[in-house]
Amino acid sequence: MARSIRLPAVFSLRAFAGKVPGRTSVRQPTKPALRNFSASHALRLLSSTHIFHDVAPLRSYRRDLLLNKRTVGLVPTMGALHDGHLSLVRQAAAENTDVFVTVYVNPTQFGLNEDLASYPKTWETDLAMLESLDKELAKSGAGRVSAIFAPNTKTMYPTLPPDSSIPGVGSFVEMRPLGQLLEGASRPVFFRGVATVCMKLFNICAPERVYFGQKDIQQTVVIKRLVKDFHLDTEVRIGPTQREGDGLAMSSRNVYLGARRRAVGIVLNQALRRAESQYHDGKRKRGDILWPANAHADGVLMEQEALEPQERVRFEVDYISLADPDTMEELDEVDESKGAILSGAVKMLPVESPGDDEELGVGGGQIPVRLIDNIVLSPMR
Ligand SMILES: Nc1ncnc2c1ncn2[C@@H]1O[C@H](COP(=O)(O)OP(=O)(O)OP(=O)(O)O)[C@@H](O)[C@H]1O
Ligand SMILES: CC(C)(CO)[C@@H](O)C(=O)[O-]
Ligand code: BAL
Repeated sequence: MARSIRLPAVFSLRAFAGKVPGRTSVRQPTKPALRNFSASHALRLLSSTHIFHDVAPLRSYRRDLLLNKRTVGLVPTMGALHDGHLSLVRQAAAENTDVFVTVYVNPTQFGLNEDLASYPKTWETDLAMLESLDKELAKSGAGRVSAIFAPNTKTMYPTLPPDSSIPGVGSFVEMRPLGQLLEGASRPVFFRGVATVCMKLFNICAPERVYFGQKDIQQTVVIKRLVKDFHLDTEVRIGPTQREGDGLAMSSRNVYLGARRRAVGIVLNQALRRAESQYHDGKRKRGDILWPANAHADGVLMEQEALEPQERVRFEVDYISLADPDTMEELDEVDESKGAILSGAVKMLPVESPGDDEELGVGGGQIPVRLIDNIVLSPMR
């Protein structure tokens, strides 16, 4: 769609800071702001947010930001936004003049038997959430949600169609063995897909900083490795995991859980917290740290198995891990000067014998849900 775009009022009115942290050098942009900007393919949604579907207009827009000494913080997402995503946007807005949010469900990170087809898509709600957050940011004087990039798959994979098979025909970025451990052991193409799509997004958006959530901790390690090993000129920033009141990590996939599985899904966080307590109590050996976590998960599993099918929740523990923070390799003992990462994954199996009035979530309780969580054991000295 070709549209002519007025320069957003924000560029002539809003003060901006070129540096973080502290936003000490706040000044008004010189005029004419963004004089080279000719984003004929950008749809301007809000007072200051542009939606892009194509690479060239986004690049042109980004180049003008650079010429005007503005900074870009990139928040890659797969949409179905929740407060976890919004917290990353807020962090990016506190540290940059312009936040780019990408919304793209990347097919190459889903294995052939995974939930690509049913992955939640809530585009209209996502836009409304970003618009509302942008209004809040406007009042606070922070950076703004400047661009939303929502490409299609032909744009992201211009030569060959995306291939999720393990041999994988196409152009990929991979980290071995890092991408094959833990999440990568259960989802063999996952980190290849993530690293590849992030390389593309970083090249397109050329952000000063990129923002990822601690919830997907192995993904943050993969992204840091990507930036280091390919000499990408961007800084990786990690935002804390946002949680529901009972501690369940927010996740786009939680909408599938329904009430019964939601109540039991907290088992993983409870297990990890038991292991964390052991570390804080001075335990350093793998067995001493992990046994209460495994015992808790086993206990909940037995309790559930003892219930009737119309009440019980079936789940499988994929792993509970104590790993090195840089490599994600399993540790026999924690080096206090480095700390460690406690992480885990459970698969919530489809609900059995659903009741007529039961709240089953999206998909009627029949979609298996993979829940992940982690706790960083910080260095002690
Ligand atoms: N609870 C959370 N707290 C902080 N960041 C989060 C949280 N959930 C997701 N993120 C981050 O948001 C970014 C986009 O994630 P994504 O769109 O896959 O959402 P998600 O909730 O992780 O979805 P999924 O259910 O697929 O795991 C990632 O950097 C991810 O780590
Ligand atoms: C980083 C990401 C957007 C890549 O598709 C995805 O893995 C996610 O949302 O965490
Ligand atoms: N948040 C990670 C994206 C995925 O699970 O595919």
